[in-house]
Amino acid sequence: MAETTLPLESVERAREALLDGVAPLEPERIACAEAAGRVLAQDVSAALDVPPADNSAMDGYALASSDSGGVLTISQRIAAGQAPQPLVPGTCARLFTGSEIPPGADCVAIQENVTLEDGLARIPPTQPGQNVRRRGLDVSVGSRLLAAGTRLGGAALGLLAGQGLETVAVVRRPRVALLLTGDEIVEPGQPLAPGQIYNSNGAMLASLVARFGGELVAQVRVADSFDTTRARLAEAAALADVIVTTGGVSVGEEDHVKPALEQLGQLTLWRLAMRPGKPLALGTIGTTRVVGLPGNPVSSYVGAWLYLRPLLGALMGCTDQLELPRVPAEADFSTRTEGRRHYLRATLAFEGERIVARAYPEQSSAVLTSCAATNAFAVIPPHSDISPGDRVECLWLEA
Ligand SMILES: Nc1nc2c(c(=O)[nH]1)N[C@H]1C(S)=C(S)[C@@H](COP(=O)(O)OP(=O)(O)OC[C@H]3O[C@@H](n4cnc5c(N)ncnc54)[C@H](O)[C@@H]3O)O[C@H]1N2
Ligand code: MOO
Repeated sequence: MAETTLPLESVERAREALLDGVAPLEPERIACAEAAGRVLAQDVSAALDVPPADNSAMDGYALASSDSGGVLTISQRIAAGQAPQPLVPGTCARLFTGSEIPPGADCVAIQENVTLEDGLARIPPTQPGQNVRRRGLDVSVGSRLLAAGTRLGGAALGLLAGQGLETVAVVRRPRVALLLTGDEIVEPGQPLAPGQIYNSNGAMLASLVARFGGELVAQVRVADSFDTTRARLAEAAALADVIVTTGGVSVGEEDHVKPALEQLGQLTLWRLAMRPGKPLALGTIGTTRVVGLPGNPVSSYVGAWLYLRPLLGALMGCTDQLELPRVPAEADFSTRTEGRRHYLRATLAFEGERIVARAYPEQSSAVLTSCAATNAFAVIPPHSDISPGDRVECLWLEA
């Protein structure tokens, strides 16, 4: 049987093979100021209560609730940042949002409800705990502040700073080498001769590697020759955790990635039941994982989201990055599929109660515009006949 008539592998089986045996890389300690987007290597436990003491949620007057409903002397003024004195019994304290509650007080009356009469404060009835933010309301000592595998966003970095931490243990970023095959490919800035096209996959994939948490350690163009392809793959395997190639994985005699990979390491899987991206190849060279993306820009883009994203996630122990969010939506299009699952480029429009998937009108795998203009893949199973109004499952790309 010719290679190309072998049955196609499922996307699920390919992902399983790709992630099999992948463990998180080693940790490194870095400055929190440099840690945006990085993945926590270990759980972080809280060593401090936040807030560290009861404080006021409002500008107003602190008092013992049992003294409310009367006229009280103002015995101290507590600005935020000042340590309070114990409250003189039967009096109140002027204070502000964030000021510590003085010992002896258990509530705050907001200033709009307090009238000042000859330097005294008339305070309305106020309940115990009213307008008080309790010590440890946000974070309590000993609790798990953040879990290993968390990708550090603004709020998480704020929590670390709230503990007074300046450094954090994160997983090393996976090193990614990008190999772009094709004699026709020219770098932007160079003149374009007949028969040539600019290298759009390089810029696109470099950006996705960074977005998915990887560190781009090489970006190399590879001529269409078996020996060159093998040599560049061997060099890349020596320095990278992951090699991403584009082009040269189909069946033409200028397609050298697959045979070179077979000679240097192992081809785990080739040819998937998906569109675009059928000729995608997965393999290993030693401990380096190889994702062989097809050259068509859309096939590369879809392949990067479906395979490179979870692979880099697994290498960082970031479980959120293993799956894309699935959103059921109403199709605004008709389509038919045959034997391959189709990943249609679509825009999810949130319209009141409805979520509508608008398919980009041109779905050729050479039309990168379809990716730039959309924010989702509508996943159409094989042998389907979809009409407008049908429910389709979409993978959302804005997570
Ligand atoms: N006889 C067959 N031909 C093809 C088959 C097949 O099954 N039988 N599969 C088709 C499918 S599906 C795809 S996808 C492509 C994939 O081919 P390759 O991965 O070998 O990619 P290339 O042939 O090298 O390039 C395809 C296309 O993409 C352009 N390209 C490549 N690299 C870049 C880049 N860095 N920037 C922009 N554009 C790039 C290249 O010029 C080609 O037009 O094979 C089909 N053929
Ligand atoms: O499977 Mo290819 O990626 O459709 O053009």
